[in-house]
Amino acid sequence: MPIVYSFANGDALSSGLNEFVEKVSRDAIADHGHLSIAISGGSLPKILSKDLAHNKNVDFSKWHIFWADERCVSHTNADSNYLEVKKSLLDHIPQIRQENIYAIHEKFASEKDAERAAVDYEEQLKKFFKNQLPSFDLLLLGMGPDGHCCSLFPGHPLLEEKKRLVAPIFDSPKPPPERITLTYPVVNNSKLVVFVTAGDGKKDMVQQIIEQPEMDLPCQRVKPTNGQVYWFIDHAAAAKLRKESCSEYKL
Ligand SMILES: O=C1O[C@H](COP(=O)(O)O)[C@@H](O)[C@H](O)[C@H]1O
Repeated sequence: MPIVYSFANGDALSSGLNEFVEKVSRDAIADHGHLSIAISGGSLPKILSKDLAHNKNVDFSKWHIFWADERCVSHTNADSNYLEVKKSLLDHIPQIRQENIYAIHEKFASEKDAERAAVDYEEQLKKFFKNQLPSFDLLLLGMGPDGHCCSLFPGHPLLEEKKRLVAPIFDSPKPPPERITLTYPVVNNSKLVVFVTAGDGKKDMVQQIIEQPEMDLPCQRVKPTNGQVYWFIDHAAAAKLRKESCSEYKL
């Protein structure tokens, strides 16, 4: 069962998330010397970075940063998930090592070659995880208004992908159409998955995902084999949830 934390507003949400990420990072570094983290695009990077970008208690030099999904555009294009994370987080944290930032291959992305971009990204994952099934310490996901996460959209055949670690998508219903995405075998091998979403526009979908599990929406398929799912949301996004669906926030 996911654990849902609802915060009074966007500032409180960013602050709670910052505290949580700091703890996960400390625990992972104490356990195996680094934090492997994959981050979504969309609204998440701004919520995440508000406090985290200035957090002096995190040893960012030990972070290895991947993307949960990426759009096939150049790194300077406003649609780039890499660019969003760079602007909001990476540019403010010099301790993050350049070689620990695992972005989509820019040439394949610029050429909209989603197939080659996906193959290349899978290679990056295999290299880092030493040919084992990737197991991120922390996977931070957004939730689209249609219930998608990563670039895994409702009803899309990619929801059934079992072999590839990273898959191309050529017909994303949300532009741009060419993208790459982590697949469920990787998503569900994560140690911790945290969904982060905010705002009134998300409240109906949040209610369906948390309280109507039979809907089989992409976010509902996130069930890590050996990990926990958390939802960090604001009161606006939680407005349609029953009180019992939310837990009191504690570290
Ligand atoms: O296209 C995408 O959308 C989702 C959700 O974005 P949001 O702006 O509604 O939070 C995002 O998680 C994903 O990474 C992105 O490629």
